[in-house]
Amino acid sequence: MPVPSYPPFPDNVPTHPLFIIDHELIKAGDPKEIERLWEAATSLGFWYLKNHGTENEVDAMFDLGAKVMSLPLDEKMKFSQGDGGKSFGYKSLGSNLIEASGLRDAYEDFNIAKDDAVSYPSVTHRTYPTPINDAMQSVVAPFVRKSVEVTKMLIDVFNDKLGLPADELGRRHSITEVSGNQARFIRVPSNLPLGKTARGHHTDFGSLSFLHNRLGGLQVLLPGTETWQYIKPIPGHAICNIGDALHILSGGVLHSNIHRVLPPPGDQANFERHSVVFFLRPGNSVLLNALTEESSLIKASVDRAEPGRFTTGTTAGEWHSRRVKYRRAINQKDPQSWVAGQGTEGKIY
Ligand SMILES: O=C(O)CCC(=O)C(=O)O
Ligand SMILES: [Fe+2]
Repeated sequence: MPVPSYPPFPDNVPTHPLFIIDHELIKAGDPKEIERLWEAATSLGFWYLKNHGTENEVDAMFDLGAKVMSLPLDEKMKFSQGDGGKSFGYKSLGSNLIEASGLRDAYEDFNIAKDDAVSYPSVTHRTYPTPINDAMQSVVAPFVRKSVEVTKMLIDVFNDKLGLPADELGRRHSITEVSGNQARFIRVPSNLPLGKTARGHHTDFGSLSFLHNRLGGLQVLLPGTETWQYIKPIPGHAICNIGDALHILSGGVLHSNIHRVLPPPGDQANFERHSVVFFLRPGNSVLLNALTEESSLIKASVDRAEPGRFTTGTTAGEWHSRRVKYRRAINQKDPQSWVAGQGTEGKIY
């Protein structure tokens, strides 16, 4: 399907500029480009990635996402994540909180485990609706495989820059270990009431997010301020960001930034907002503690931070499940339930 033609992102709305990193140059080991990537990852932790070679797979995923989201609600609910902290499957509109006060979100998403895409037709975690099954080998698995390749290459660059022994990060993201790696389709309804937040502020749970946007709405909180700014989508450019796992493993050297999703600005608000993401996460058994023994740079950063800040003592699997479970509105028993869903943005773990 051709990319729908949307109204342009309005030019009277402030946006936050990001580094544009050329994946081809990174692959070729270009020292200047590696320096720019490092600067992006250690400052805001967000950057555009161009020439990532996944453009066709991403377009096919947008088409599949539209098909999956247009299934009847009762069909999607047959594949629900449930409320126990599982992140593969369907999350319905309004089932999460966007803030402690009890306000609900305005987005739905459908998540496909990397492990299920790769093992199909064998089931590793769970089953999926027919349109996903039909496209698992032709659309989902190629997108997942390329996304893993792209994100793992960036992780190898961070491994070197952090002064870690070879493959310390890579082996914690082994493709063969069961993990929370997943592809996600997101839909935000059109014409939401003015001032409504679609997806509440959060940091991402995993290591690296590889996000594809066609409409505006994504905003970042500028560190140390109360200012939110839009990230303007650029055709063919992915948006990458560091998540909590890499933030913790690197002792805070890599930055996991708070972001949220608002309805698209200007005339774009008249359209449903679809996005596609791949989340690279550590293997479920990986301990989320800073790698201080393995890198003096990481140790120095941890030594400057408050004690315990980068020692969670929990595994990536536990971390992920806790955060998913306690964002669910139904699991809010007391004020502590909201706090239990927080990641590095909450500093409480
Ligand atoms: O849809 C977007 O632009 C961002 C989604 C997001 O932040 C997430 O799924 O973690
Ligand atoms: Fe996110």
